[in-house]
Amino acid sequence: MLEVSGLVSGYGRIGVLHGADLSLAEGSCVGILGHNGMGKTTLLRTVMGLLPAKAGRILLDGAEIQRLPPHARARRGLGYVPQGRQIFPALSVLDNLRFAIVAKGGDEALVLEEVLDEFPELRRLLDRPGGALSGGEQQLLALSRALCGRPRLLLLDEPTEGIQPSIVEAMIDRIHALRRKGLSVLLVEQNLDFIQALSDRILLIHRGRITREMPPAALADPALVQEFVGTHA
Ligand SMILES: Nc1ncnc2c1ncn2[C@@H]1O[C@H](COP(=O)(O)OP(=O)(O)OP(=O)(O)O)[C@@H](O)[C@H]1O
Repeated sequence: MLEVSGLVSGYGRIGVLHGADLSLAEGSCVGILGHNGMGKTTLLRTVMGLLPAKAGRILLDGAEIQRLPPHARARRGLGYVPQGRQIFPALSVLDNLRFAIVAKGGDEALVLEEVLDEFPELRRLLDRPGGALSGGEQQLLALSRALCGRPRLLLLDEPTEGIQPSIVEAMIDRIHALRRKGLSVLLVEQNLDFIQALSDRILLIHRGRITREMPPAALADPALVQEFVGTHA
């Protein structure tokens, strides 16, 4: 479904990705692990088109998308939940969702009902300002906002950041439920339990390149985790 090869990108003259390669099969979840600053967020932003690719190719369903703007990539099936969620804190939950639907050009009432059926707990929060929600609720809003574009492949950047451990399990269940409906996921995450629970394959990123693949079960080996990720399991 997604084929990334030789991807180079960065910020101005600062190079971050130096030829990243990865592939993701339809219906699967690929997790990306790596130390801080190795280029995980940059990789997702470049796949989404928020940062230009200076070299390399991004194929979605066999077609090159690396020159398309983000909205055109969204139309072809990419959705993005950024790190830090980036919801509009002063807008109500309803208006956050409406904004996303209008931006994607969908039938507002229909898409809203679909999304609220998927995340019924947002119904009682519709009038609340986004900024007044808990971290977990904000993450649900960010996820539901991305779903307003009816993506087939979701790019998820550190969804557990700033979320209570008790909510992390619930978040795993939600994403599993979305996957059962056919959603593919490219996941950047520092929470090892989370990435292990969701990923079919785990790729390690080091200095802007994918350097290794490991099966999720390898995260049970503390020595491996310490060596390649720099955190304790
Ligand atoms: N807007 C920016 N301008 C300049 N440099 C940036 C910018 N954003 C990130 N960088 C730099 O690019 C490098 C890669 O950042 P990136 O956010 O992709 O890393 P990451 O692997 O996602 O790490 P983290 O988990 O800390 O977010 C880092 O050295 C970072 O300082």
